[in-house]
Amino acid sequence: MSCRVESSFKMAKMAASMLEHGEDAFRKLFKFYKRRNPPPDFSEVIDFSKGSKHEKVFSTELSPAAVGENEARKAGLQPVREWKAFGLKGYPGFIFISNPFLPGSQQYWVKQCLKVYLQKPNVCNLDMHMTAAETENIWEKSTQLMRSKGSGKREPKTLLEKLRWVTLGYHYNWDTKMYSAEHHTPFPADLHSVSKHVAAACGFPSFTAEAGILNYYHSDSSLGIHVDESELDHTQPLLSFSFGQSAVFLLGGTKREDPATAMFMHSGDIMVMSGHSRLLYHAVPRIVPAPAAAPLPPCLLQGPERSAPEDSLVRRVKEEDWEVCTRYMRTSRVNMTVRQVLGLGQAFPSGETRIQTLSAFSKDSAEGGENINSKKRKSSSDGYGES
Ligand SMILES: O=C(O)CCC(=O)C(=O)O
Ligand SMILES: [Fe+2]
Repeated sequence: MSCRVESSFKMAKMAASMLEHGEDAFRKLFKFYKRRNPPPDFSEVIDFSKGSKHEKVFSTELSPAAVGENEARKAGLQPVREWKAFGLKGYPGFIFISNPFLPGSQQYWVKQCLKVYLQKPNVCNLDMHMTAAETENIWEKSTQLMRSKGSGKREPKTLLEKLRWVTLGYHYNWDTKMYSAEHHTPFPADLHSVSKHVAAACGFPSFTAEAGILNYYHSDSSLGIHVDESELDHTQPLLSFSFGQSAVFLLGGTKREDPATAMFMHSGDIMVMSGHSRLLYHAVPRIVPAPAAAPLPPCLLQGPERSAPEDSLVRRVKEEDWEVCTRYMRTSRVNMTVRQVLGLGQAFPSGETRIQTLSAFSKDSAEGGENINSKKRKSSSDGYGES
């Protein structure tokens, strides 16, 4: 029996045992990949960095003419004609772009996530139980402590290490699961620009980045099964950018219990959920840290080939800042999801409609019933369901 057949056999056995135990396919797969002891077999996880070898994966054409080469370069992206984009059979509207970043530009986005986007007026998990003065200058306070710290595990965690999420633009309310006109601050121009280019290349030229959720994962973090449906316009895609350690991402169906497909997200990868795939359940059961001997992927260590032109949005990261970023990223993954909230000319509904929308969402959360499913609620203070 070949390895491949053997693992299909294992999967079939796993599927049969799921039915026996009355647990749905997605939750079972989530637990399978989250398991620590013994660690799971990752051989069934699709790896887009290996191209379209997997039976479910096919190469897909994007629209190179939608983004000028110069515009792409300014946002730290290769020309669109160079991007390696894939689709997944059975998931129309799902597009996976395998690291389209120019050498050195991933470093810029990592630095923005760790040093810039967490600053006010943006909102982060630490704001939920700390004063405004305490959450000011998170980067400066953390780097000071990191420099004076030894390697002892007992030392207090820096604020940066306690950071779990940041919201941008229309700030997602984890309790009501809604956005509102009142809770809005300007969306970062650089992230707006890179998002606009990615969406345009994927056939969504009118996409406007209005809300962002940044998730900060450590080796034992996971993100529960959920669907992102709070945005009012679902005709626009959801974009997801990953940096640092790799993750196993599970893409399910329109119902929480539908079976899911597992795939790796590596540093620099971008995922676009549009059309039918915009409202599919998904989760991140596991971060897969690189071996200790080479903790950071080469594409993240790579500096820029030449210094950025004057008009570039993506600037070279100062050495002293990058030193802190590498320390953090050795065991972490940062993910940025970017969403359009309102359709063209659309406004937030009146109070009455809002209550109706809210009750539709509460039904969804009531079905969950387990910790890992309450991502949005748990995140209001502590982040994800970590083991
Ligand atoms: O970290 C990821 O890859 C997924 C993040 C996500 O699904 C979310 O923020 O809604
Ligand atoms: Fe999501």
